[in-house]
Amino acid sequence: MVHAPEVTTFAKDRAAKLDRISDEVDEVNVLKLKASKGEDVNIDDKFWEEQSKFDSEKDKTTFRQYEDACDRVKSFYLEQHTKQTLAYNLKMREEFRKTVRARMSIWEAMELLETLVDESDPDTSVGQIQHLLQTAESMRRDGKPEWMQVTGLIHDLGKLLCFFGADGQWDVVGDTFVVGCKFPEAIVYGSESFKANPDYNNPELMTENGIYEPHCGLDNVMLSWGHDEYLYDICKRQSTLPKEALSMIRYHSFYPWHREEAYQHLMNEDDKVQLKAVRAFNPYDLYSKSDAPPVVDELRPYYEGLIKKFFPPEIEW
Ligand SMILES: O[C@H]1[C@H](O)[C@@H](O)[C@H](O)[C@@H](O)[C@H]1O
Ligand SMILES: [Fe+2]
Ligand SMILES: [Fe+2]
Repeated sequence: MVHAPEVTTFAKDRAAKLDRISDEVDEVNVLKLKASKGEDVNIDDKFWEEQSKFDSEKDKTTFRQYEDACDRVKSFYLEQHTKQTLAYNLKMREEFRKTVRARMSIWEAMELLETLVDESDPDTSVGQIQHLLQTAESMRRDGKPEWMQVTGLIHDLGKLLCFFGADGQWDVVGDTFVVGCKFPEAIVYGSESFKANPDYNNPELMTENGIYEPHCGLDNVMLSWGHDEYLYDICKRQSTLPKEALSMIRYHSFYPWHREEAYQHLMNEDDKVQLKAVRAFNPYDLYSKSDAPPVVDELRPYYEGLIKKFFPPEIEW
């Protein structure tokens, strides 16, 4: 068992290292954004304000009802909140940078997710390939640009982790939160649900900022390990998606932030822009879950065409 102050010093060094890495990545992203902006990508303030058609179509109060959720969902979150520690997160990031687990195309990865049913999700019982197509199709219907449709199509591919030796689903799916500082009430089932987490019982970590500096920017904080952080890292390195798309991927499960407005004290100026992007993405992810399941084979040629524009034929997973 690692002694608490040691974890903190290690985490601070690690955070500084991540800081440098993300600076380099930011430069690359600016270039990518310029390169792909051309015809199709037009990101101005008005773009983020456009409402989705779901606003007039769906009763939103029927989604994400965690108090009424089944035992499967409740015990999922209890396990996740108990096991997602700072030490575990540092270990996973280190491990994942070192190895390539598989080589396959985006479409092959989507097909693998056919059989995966997400244990944390009270709103969907279809396979994940269906959920991905529902998300992308609802964006296409609303006339969203190609880069955003592709983002919708792939946003949950990080759930492939389930096939790479994950220990159940607690470190793959579900909403995310920041590790290394206080767990806010805004997290599903509240801070009480972290009672058995070793970090919760470490007063040094349970301050407002924990191991982070105020307003250090979300690029420099660690979100609980799972499908978002994993896929973000892959897309940052292996796609030409713009920064806003990468934020949609990294933060889409970060409901305590994008919906409940927690973690304001860690945000910097750029995070405010990214928040708009994530909020524009969210309705397509959430409210398309009650749409009719799409016919995979009919949609395949269209989406294979889009994938080609932003990804190489083979991805290192
Ligand atoms: O149960 C869901 C599901 O796992 C989603 O993929 C994730 O993005 C959501 O945040 C979560 O609540
Ligand atoms: Fe997700
Ligand atoms: Fe999703």
